[in-house]
Amino acid sequence: MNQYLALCQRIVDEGVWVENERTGKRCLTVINADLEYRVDNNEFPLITTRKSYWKAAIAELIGYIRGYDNAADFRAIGTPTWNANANLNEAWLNNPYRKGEDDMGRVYGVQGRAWAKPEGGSVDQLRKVVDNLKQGIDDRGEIISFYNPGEFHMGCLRPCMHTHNFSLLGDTLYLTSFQRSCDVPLGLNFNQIQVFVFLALMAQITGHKPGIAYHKIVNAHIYEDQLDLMVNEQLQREPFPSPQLEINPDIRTLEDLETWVTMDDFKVHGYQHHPAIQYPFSV
Ligand SMILES: Nc1nc(=O)c2c([nH]1)NC[C@@H]1CN(c3ccc(C(=O)N[C@@H](CCC(=O)O)C(=O)O)cc3)CN21
Ligand SMILES: O=c1ccn([C@H]2C[C@H](O)[C@@H](COP(=O)(O)O)O2)c(=O)[nH]1
Repeated sequence: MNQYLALCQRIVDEGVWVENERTGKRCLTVINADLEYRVDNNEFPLITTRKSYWKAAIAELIGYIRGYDNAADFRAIGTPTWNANANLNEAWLNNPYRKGEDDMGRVYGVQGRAWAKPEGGSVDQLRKVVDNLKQGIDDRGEIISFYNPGEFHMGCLRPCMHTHNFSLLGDTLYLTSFQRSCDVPLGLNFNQIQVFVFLALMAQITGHKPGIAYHKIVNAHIYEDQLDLMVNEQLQREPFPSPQLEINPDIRTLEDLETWVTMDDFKVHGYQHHPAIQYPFSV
């Protein structure tokens, strides 16, 4: 929690105003942030200085794991977070590749589970990583990348957290995740949870101990209409200790994640938090 607050404070103190064309808003911006999550100690990185809707963040991750490309599927497992990008962005609404209401196009999980091969067919990046890790193999390329510039024109948004690189040291699994662009008040609250849970789940289904998750962010920003709430509300509050995450131990395989897992399979213990803050969202 302290590293999150330190990043917020750093943006406020040292950030530079950058005009963003896509949203038409200015962002207070810093470059480069390195965050670490102790999955081994089960220090769940939930924001405590406001209420965090952590189930929605996990639901988003499960949607990526399943390769969802539709905001309705995300809603069905418990998160409304893709509604706006699928249905309210003018450029995407006018895009000929959009297949109708709620379609997100070839984003995130589609690339992770079905990266199109030039000769036809597709690559299931996640399956390959799971299969290798299960056999104790780390070929130094246990990478899942959602970043496919050849298909950006076929999706509603370029992936922000774009690459997840797993590593094995003995029987301990590590994750290094890369993010090109980060909406610190809204997105990072979710992305921290997702990096933590991705490592915890992958360790559980491949039979390893979870180690540390490293989260590397390039452009970290606060939108102009979020700044007042950040400075005068959230940064005025004292954080509480980290809660713990409990994952249903019956989740044993990738197929389990693809089929029966719901948000009821995740529980958080000891979550003390300050009241909710509703930050504006930029489409
Ligand atoms: N501008 C922007 N920021 C983002 O963080 C973001 C995007 N766009 N587009 C794609 C996804 C969607 N994500 C989102 C979208 C909405 C919330 C959000 O509104 N969160 C609220 C509550 C959500 C709920 O009720 O479940 C929050 O207070 O955290 C968070 C992340 C993260 N990403
Ligand atoms: O997981 C996510 C997804 C998106 N974001 C934020 C970062 C930016 O504010 C926008 C995306 O805009 P771009 O113009 O494509 O950079 O969404 C996030 O923080 N986390």
